[in-house]
Amino acid sequence: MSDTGIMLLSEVVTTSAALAGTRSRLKKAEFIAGLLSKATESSSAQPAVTGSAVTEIVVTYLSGELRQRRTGVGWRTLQDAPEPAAEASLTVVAVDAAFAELAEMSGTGVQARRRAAVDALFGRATADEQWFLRQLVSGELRQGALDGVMADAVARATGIPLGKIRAATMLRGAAAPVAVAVLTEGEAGLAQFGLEVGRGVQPMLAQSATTIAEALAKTGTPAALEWKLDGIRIQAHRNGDHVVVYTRTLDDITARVPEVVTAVRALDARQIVLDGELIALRPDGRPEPFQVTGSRTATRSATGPDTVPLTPYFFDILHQDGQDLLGLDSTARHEWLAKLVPEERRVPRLVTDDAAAGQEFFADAVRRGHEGVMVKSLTVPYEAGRRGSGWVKVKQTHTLDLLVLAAEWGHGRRTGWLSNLHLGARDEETGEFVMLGKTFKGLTDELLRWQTERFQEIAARRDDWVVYVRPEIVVEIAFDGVQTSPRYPAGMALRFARVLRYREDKSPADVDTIQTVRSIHLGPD
Ligand SMILES: Nc1ncnc2c1ncn2[C@@H]1O[C@H](COP(=O)(O)OP(=O)(O)OP(=O)(O)O)[C@@H](O)[C@H]1O
Repeated sequence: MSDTGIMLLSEVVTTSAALAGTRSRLKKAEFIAGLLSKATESSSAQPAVTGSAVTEIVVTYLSGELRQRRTGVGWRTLQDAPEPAAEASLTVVAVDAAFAELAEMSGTGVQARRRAAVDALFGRATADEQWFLRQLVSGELRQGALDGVMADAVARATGIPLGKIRAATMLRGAAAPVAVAVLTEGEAGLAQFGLEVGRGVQPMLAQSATTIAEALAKTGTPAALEWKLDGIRIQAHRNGDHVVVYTRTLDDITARVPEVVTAVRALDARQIVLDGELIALRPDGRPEPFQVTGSRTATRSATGPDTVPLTPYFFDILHQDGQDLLGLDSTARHEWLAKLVPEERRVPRLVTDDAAAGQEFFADAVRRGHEGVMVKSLTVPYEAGRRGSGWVKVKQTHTLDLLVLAAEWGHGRRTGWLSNLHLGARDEETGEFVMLGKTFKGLTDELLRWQTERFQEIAARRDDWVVYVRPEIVVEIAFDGVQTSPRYPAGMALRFARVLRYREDKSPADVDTIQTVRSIHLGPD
C-alpha cells in the first residue's frame, strides 16, 4: 500500500503473481488474507469511496473478474498498448473508475473513444500492470478454483470460523460477495446469506466413479443408490400459491414447465424447496434422448400440439414450512421427502451396503434406458454448490466435461471451419487447465458453424493454424479410456474422444479435474 493508505493496483498484481507461483493452498490463503487485511484498512482511508468498494474491487480482481461484467473492450484494442509507465501509481479505485466509464460508452465514435480511454489507462500502468489488465479484460485470469481458497483466506483475515463462511458461500453461490460482506461488516454480514424460499440455491454436485464398488468406497456404506435420469436439473420453490422453478444454473424456467408447477402445488405444505430432475418419457415409460427434454425446456412456449410432456422427479428437500433442512443428514432429509412427495414423483432408490446388489440395480436402470445411478452417502448434509464425495455418479458411458482451450482451422471438407478442438482438464492444485487431447469427432455441420463464429468472438490469441480462446466454453466429451502419452503435459491422453454436446450451463470451475482423469487411468486408489 502507498504511504497514504491507498490501495495500489501493483499490490494486487504482486499478490496475483505470488498466487500463480505457488501450489500450496495454505500459502495461497496466506497471500490473499494479507492483501484482504490491507484492503479493509485502505477502504476506511478513503472516505470519498464507499467503505466496501476497495475490498470489493480487490476481491473481484483476485478472482480474475471485473466489477463491470462487460467493458466493450475487444481483443484488438488490447494488442497495441502505449509504452508502460516506469513507476507504479495506479490505484485500484482509479482502475475501477476507468472500467466503469468504458462499460458505459456507446453511440457514435465509440471505438475511438474506447481506444483513447484504454490508452490513457494503459499509459499509466507499468509493464506488469499492463499484462495483468490485459488478462483481466480478456478473462484469462478467471479462476473459479480460487473460490475455496478465498473462504480460507477470509476466515484467516477475520477470525470468523471457516465453516460459517463456507456455508454462506455455498448459499450465495460465489465467494466474492461473502468476502466483501464479512470483511466490511464482520460476522453480522453473514446473516444476509441464509436460505430464502423463492431464491435459488447452488445445487449439490456429484463426483464420478467407474464402478459401483468404487463409488461405495467413496460414500461409505450403507449408501443410497438412485437412478440417474438424463434430463435437466430442477429446483422448485413454493411459497403459498407462488411456485418458481430454477435450472442448475439458477435460471428461472417456471413459465416453460407447467408440469412442475402443478406437481408442486399438489403437495401438502405451504413452503417447500425441492431438488429434482425433469425428463421427457415415451408412452412406454422409457426416457427420450436428452435432446428432447433439452429442446422443450429451451423454448418459451410450453403448449401446442407438438409439445412433449415432461415428468418431474424429486430426490431431495431443502426446506418445508419454515424449517431449513439443508443441515440434516441425507437419511433424515429423505424421510421428510418421502412423507411429502408421493412415490411416483420420487426417483427409484435402493439402500444397500452390498456392491453386487448395487450392480444389479445399476444394470436394471441402464436396461430401462437411464444413464446410470447416483450413489449417495446417508450421512452428509446438503452440500450446496459442492462436488464432494457425498454424491457419486456411475454412468454407462465414460464422459468428461472439458474446457475448450483452442481450435484448429480444418482441412479438406472442413476448410474454412474451426474444427479440431484442444481439450483441457482442470488441475485441482493449481487451478490451471492442462491439455488432454484433441478431437473433431462428433462435430456436426451445425456445431462447426456455431463454434467457428463463437470462438472467433472469444479469441485470445491466434497463430497460423490455431485460434486460442478465452476459458469459457465447456464441452462434454465421450471417450473409451485414458492412455499414457508423453506428447501431452499430463503424460496421458483420452482414447477416441468425441464431442457429445456443448455445456452452456457449465463454467470453467465445473470442468473435470486432471486428478479424476488420472484415477480413471490408473484405477481407483
Ligand atoms: N437421482 C439423482 N440425484 C441427483 N442428481 C441426479 C439424479 N438423477 C439425475 N441427476 C442429474 O445428475 C447431475 C449430477 O451430476 P453432476 O453433478 O456431475 O452434474 P452434471 O455434470 O451436469 O451431470 P452430468 O454431466 O453427469 O449429466 C445432477 O445435476 C442432476 O441433473
